[in-house]
Amino acid sequence: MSGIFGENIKVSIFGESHGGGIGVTLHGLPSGVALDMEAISREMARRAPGGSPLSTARSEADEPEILSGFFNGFTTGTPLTALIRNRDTRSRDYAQLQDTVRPGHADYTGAVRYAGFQDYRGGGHFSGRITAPLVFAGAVCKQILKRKGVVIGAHILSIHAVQDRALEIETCTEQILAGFAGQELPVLDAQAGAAMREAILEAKKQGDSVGGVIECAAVGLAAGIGDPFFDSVESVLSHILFAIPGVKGVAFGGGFAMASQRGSQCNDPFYYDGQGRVRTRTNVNGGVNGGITNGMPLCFQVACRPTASIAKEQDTVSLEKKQPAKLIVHGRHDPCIVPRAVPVVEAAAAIAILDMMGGRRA
Ligand SMILES: Cc1cc2nc3c(=O)[nH]c(=O)nc-3n(C[C@H](O)[C@H](O)[C@H](O)COP(=O)(O)O)c2cc1C
Ligand SMILES: C=C(O[C@@H]1CC(C(=O)O)=C[C@@H](OP(=O)(O)O)[C@H]1O)C(=O)O
Repeated sequence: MSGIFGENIKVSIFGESHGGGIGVTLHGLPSGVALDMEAISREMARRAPGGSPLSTARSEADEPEILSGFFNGFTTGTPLTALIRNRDTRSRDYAQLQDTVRPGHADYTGAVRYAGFQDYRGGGHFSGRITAPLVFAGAVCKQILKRKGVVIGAHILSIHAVQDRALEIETCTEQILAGFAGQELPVLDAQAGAAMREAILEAKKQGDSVGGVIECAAVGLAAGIGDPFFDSVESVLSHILFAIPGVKGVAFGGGFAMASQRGSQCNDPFYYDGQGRVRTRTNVNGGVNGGITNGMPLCFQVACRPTASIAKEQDTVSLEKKQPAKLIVHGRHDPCIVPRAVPVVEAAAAIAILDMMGGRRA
């Protein structure tokens, strides 16, 4: 399998949820970048499991141990590797799942693909836990991007039937985007946040789960990043966003709604802003035309499925007996992956954007 993403900044991920640890190596970073380790820890804490009724009860500190590429407070320019130890594993929860595979999870497909040799404990390499190293890599990339004037932030656009306000040009400010990091359920409308919390807790009470949509924006991007066709901004971002376990949809700007609109509603009119910069009055195209940034906020949405591991009885099969079977998943699971996936989406965006900025046109 390939655990590597990127052209200029290559990110390679390793580890299993119940193995010794998980980690990441970043190749192609510049030397001499001062890394703010506290800022990295804050990013890790946003995603870390445990400590909230909205999260899985598995509790991990997720403190990255830097093994290489960092010396006297600066990147050296050689591969930067971070290791995160797994501490709170409870592998007995998974004993039955190798045979009676979970509907919606990767137990069956992983067993087929790796002929039964995969580490099935805790979902192994398919686990959402593998997004912890991605957040580390993203936190490093975010710091480099910030020095180039690029800020990324994401909020929860919806959970189940509860909707937050969508980001507009006016709300795509550095301050608002950076402020999302301080909220457990990052939203523009606090009432929507409270209703989302209720929706998650209600599903959990019923042994069920809910999904939702994350909306992410990047501001401060120059016009002219990206290439047409295979390396379009949408293609590169989608590649890494769909790698996040549980992500089932990615859309840019007005997304699928644009399909039922008219051209006059979807063409963002151009104007000069008085400082010689070309801007658009609206941003239905999410800051991308022809796969290339146009200098407006880059805006996209990511749909997450409801968590597969639910406490309700489900139909499955026994792979060993080749017979139908019933399954109740025991163990510690997120009733909704969306809140913890928010920093993961930001991290994935930071990695992809820095990678694209490292190209010929940077
Ligand atoms: C941060 C995060 C936490 C997750 N937590 C769980 C969980 O507790 N239980 C679960 O069944 N799936 C969880 N998932 C999703 C599964 O890992 C994912 O559904 C599974 O690997 C199958 O992949 P797919 O949904 O992309 O097909 C989580 C995903 C992320 C990103
Ligand atoms: C450990 C994390 O989340 C895990 C993601 C996950 C899954 O199937 O994706 C299943 C659960 O694993 P376990 O049964 O080992 O507790 C979650 O707790 C994490 O995100 O760090």
